[in-house]
Amino acid sequence: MGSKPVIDVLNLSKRYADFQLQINNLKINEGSIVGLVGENGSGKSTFLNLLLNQIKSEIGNVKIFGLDYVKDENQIKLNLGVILEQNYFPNSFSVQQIEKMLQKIYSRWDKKLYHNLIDEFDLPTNKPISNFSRGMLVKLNFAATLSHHPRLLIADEATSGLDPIIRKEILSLLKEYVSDNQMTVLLSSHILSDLEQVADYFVFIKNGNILLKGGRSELLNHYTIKTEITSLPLKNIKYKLCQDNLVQYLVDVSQERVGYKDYASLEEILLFLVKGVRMDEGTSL
Ligand SMILES: Nc1ncnc2c1ncn2[C@@H]1O[C@H](COP(=O)(O)OP(=O)(O)OP(=O)(O)O)[C@@H](O)[C@H]1O
Repeated sequence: MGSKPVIDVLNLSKRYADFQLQINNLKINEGSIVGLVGENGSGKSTFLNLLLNQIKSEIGNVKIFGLDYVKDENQIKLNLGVILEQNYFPNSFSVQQIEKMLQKIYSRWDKKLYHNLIDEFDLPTNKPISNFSRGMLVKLNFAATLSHHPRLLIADEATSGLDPIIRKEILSLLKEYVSDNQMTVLLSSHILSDLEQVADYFVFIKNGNILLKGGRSELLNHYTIKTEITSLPLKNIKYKLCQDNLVQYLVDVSQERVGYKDYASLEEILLFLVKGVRMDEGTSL
């Protein structure tokens, strides 16, 4: 593990007419896969764009690899891999021409890895990528990005619109790559089951603020959902959700000595966070 966090955010604030992002403190250490979770409009892309220096904050401080964009933008960018929803290579280029372009930019370009990934993904090497399907383009983006060995990979909705088989293929490759290399990944996705499959750490955003963050075992083996809570200590009842004439509670069962059978999934936790009411915010049972 490196001594400095790969991402270090302090008092970051960005204001739009109807929206404010405020991230007070977030540190992400080397070698982890972090899932960024939040409903539409919660601020995920705004946050990622601030991390990528695509937009500027009013106040606050972002350090990537302990470096500052003002002084060390080039060094940060050479060690950063970015995968967004759209394709950013010229449409007329082939897999081979893309390699020629990227190997001039990145000193750590790994020809062998690129060709292995292209083979593994079964992509044609001579055809212009304008002929590629969405799934093929995403695979190409992953192959091209991993092959310059970024220390940090930021992916914003990179696998959205893909079928489950391709998503699984890409995510297992990513997990394997991260465990073999010292890379950190920040992944935003609406498909929470995907994040549940790969992420070691989760950050939940709501209305521009971090509502909850925590490691996999902390979150996924922590809560259960109950409808009957009269016998439970009040401090363990975290959220209340009223939906379809049903009242449910998200209950912290992490202190129970025996393992639980029905832990809440990431998707269920998110539903309580987004649509439910926090029990220490003054709601009554
Ligand atoms: N350039 C902009 N000008 C004004 N408002 C903006 C701008 N970009 C984003 N916003 C607003 O900021 C809020 C957060 O948007 P953002 O795209 O970060 O959310 P998100 O969590 O990535 O959403 P989604 O999951 O739908 O992609 C929204 O209310 C959006 O309208």
